[in-house]
This record gives sequence, C-alpha cells and structure tokens, in this order.
Amino acid sequence: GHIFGGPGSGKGTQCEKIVAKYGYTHLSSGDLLRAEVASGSERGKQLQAIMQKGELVPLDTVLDMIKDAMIAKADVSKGYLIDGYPREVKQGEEFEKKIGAPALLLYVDAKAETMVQRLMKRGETSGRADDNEETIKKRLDLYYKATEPVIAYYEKRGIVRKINSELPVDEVFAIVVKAIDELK
Ligand SMILES: Nc1ncnc2c1ncn2[C@@H]1O[C@H](COP(=O)(O)OP(=O)(O)O)[C@@H](O)[C@H]1O
Ligand SMILES: Nc1ncnc2c1ncn2[C@H]1C[C@H](O)[C@@H](COP(=O)(O)OP(=O)(O)O)O1
Ligand SMILES: [Mg+2]
Repeated sequence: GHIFGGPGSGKGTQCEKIVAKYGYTHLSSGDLLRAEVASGSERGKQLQAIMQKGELVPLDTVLDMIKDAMIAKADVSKGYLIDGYPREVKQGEEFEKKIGAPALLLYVDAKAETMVQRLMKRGETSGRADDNEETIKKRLDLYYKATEPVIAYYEKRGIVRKINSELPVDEVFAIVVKAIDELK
C-alpha cells in the first residue's frame, strides 16, 4: 500500500512502526532521492537543487527509483509500503500502468499549522536542506495544489483510510493498525 500525507504529517514515523510490526518493505521516495544526493553523482546534484527549492523531481526519475527498489526486494518482500509517492495524480496513473494498483492508501492528515511546527522542529536536527521556513512554505503550497487531489483519484475505489495525525504517535499508530488489519 501507499502512505500519503503532507510534509511533516508523520508518514515516516508511522512507516517505521508499521515495518516493526508487519515487516513490510518501506520505500520512501524522499529517502531514495536523498541517497542519490549523498552519492555525490551529477544526477544527485540536480536532484538536490530541486528538493532544496521544495519542488517535485521529474516523475520518471522517482518512479524508476521506486521500481528498481521494488524489484531488488521482490523475492524477500512481504509487501510494500510506498511513502511519498504519488505526489501528483499523474504519478498515481503511471504507477498503476508500470507497477500496479495499491491495496490501501493510508492518509495521515494533519493541519497545515501542525505540519509547519513539526517540520521546523525536525529541521533543528534533520540536516535536511528542505526543512527551513521558506522551503516548508513552498512544500505545503505544492502539497495542497498538486498532491492533495491524489486522494480523490483513489477514493473512488474505496481504498483510502483517513487517519487523524494530530493525535500522539501511538494513538495514530493504533488507527493505522486497525486499517491494515481490516484489510488482511
Ligand atoms: N503524531 C505525532 N505527534 C507529534 N509529532 C509527530 C507525530 N508524528 C510525527 N511527528 C514528528 O513530526 C516530524 C515529522 O514527522 P515525519 O514522520 O518525518 O513526517 P513526514 O515523513 O510525513 O514528513 C518528526 O519530527 C516527528 O517526530
Ligand atoms: N514522488 C515524488 N515526486 C517528486 N518529487 C519527490 C517525490 N518524493 C519526494 N520528492 C522530493 C520532493 C520532496 O519535497 C522531497 C522530500 O520528500 P520526502 O522525504 O518524502 O518529504 P516528507 O517526508 O517531509 O514529506 O523529495
Ligand atoms: Mg518522510
């Protein structure tokens, strides 16, 4: 399934707990991109510049990375947890064409104000080039403009489970567990 939500809504936090309990393969588009940046490659430098501005990297780049990572884990995976993708409707469509339809979309939902607060706090220690006030504002704008419409795309199929991510981490996780167990 996919885990979906705005920047700082708590996707990564919940993924860690889901992996610990269910053993799914966690693939975060952001982590994959940051690994490419860390490699120091020419492509990594281009990606870094885009991410620092709070923009989306080209669809093909990120989908290829996810697909390669899925293939690399295919024979040991108990299931995939895709974090940070799709970020626009077109990405959802391409995923279906090239990989397949997700079984579940966990939508961790928090208020803009909460996301900003959490990202500013995360920025104190994350070392991430995009956890600063200016970039956070751009990421939020882009989230509401390009990413949020993705929900409507999946809602029609009844696979969206909206989860109140304003609650403490363990309470959010309890709701996540219910949504996953209902599906099994
Ligand atoms: N339910 C929560 N309550 C309070 N803080 C949270 C909660 N979930 C996540 N956080 C904190 O908010 C920040 C962003 O969470 P993260 O999981 O990295 O979000 P995302 O991957 O969606 O950007 C982190 O510093 C995390 O510790
Ligand atoms: N599916 C995707 N398409 C395009 N760009 C993406 C992407 N996933 C990640 N990126 C780029 C742009 C994001 O602002 C940046 C960080 O992503 P992330 O780590 O998923 O952020 P967060 O967990 O804070 O929501 O990486
Ligand atoms: Mg994250």
